Amino acid sequence: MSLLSVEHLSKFYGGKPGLTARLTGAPGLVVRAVNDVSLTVERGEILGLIGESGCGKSTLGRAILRLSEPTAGRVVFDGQDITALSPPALKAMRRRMQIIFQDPYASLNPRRTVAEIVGLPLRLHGIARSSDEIRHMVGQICERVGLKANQLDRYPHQFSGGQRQRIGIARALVSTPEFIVCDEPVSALDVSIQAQIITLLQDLKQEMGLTYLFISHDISVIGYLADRVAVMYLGEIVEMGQVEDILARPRHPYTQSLMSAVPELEPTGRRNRVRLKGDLPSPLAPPPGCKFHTRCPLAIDICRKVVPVSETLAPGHTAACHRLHENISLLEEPAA
Ligand SMILES: Nc1ncnc2c1ncn2[C@@H]1O[C@H](COP(=O)(O)OP(=O)(O)OP(=O)(O)O)[C@@H](O)[C@H]1O
Repeated sequence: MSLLSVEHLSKFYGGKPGLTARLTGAPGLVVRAVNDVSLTVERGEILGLIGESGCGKSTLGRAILRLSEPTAGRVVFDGQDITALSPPALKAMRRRMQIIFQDPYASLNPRRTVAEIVGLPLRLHGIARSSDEIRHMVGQICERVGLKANQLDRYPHQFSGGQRQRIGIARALVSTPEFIVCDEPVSALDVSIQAQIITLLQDLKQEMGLTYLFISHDISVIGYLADRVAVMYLGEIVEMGQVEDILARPRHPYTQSLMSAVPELEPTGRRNRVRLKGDLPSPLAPPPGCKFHTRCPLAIDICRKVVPVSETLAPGHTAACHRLHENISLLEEPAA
């Protein structure tokens, strides 16, 4: 049984008519941030979730944890449907499912010390009650993530970006969770610090037997870290598979365009840079048919009208594109 199973999950924002809409009777605008996403995460693996900014990655991560309520679908964690849990049961489940945010500056309460920030989950979940016990546990996890004992009474603004992310990691791990949504945890950091934090997350995963949904817009980070990859475009998963398969032979033209931006380890001089037309369309008015057709170099008539279904290409490798079976590689041939 998968540790996490996401079934037909959707998260729409809005939909409540504003004043003009109420007067005219027009329906409210709906942002389809996540639309009918299904995926699984196996115990002990890292599933990478990749896609450009605004495609719905954070919304999906937050909806999985019920930090924002899904509009439709189910999330089953260790056999329990967490979308159906009562508030007390959900609170208990939160001990087992945590999140590390992209922006350590914004996600830490500036008025609390490190000891208070990291100790809060212990109090909330009743894991430790006495101040001494909490202090001891906070000290242990902080030391493990690379913070010093004499830093525990300092405030977030007294730390560098990388150290603040270590505080965020300590806060997520202090309740000994099993599953972590890592929401672009290194994107806001200097490149020199990114590698340290990635190594720390890898080591902690091994030591604590963790499972990650690792969100990133950087395919090199995902390629390095993940076991499997899910590629997201405008609220939907367009391709999913083992990282080796996706890197060696990306099948969806969107995945190929992401891959084309990554430098080759052994440059052949034959690789095409795929430049997409235009920007990501608004999830307020997604295009009909295949949502990628407005930017796809391979789009033909059917793509503008018919939604492609996800097909299995090899065990565990799926993609949704009308032209999959033509085996066209934008990376090797001149883009049309
Ligand atoms: N609270 C909200 N209300 C309305 N729309 C929202 C809300 N939160 C996100 N959105 C919209 O949902 C879409 C997906 O946003 P989301 O932040 O999940 O994307 P992302 O892929 O995580 O991007 P980024 O990497 O920039 O965070 C965007 O169009 C965004 O504007």
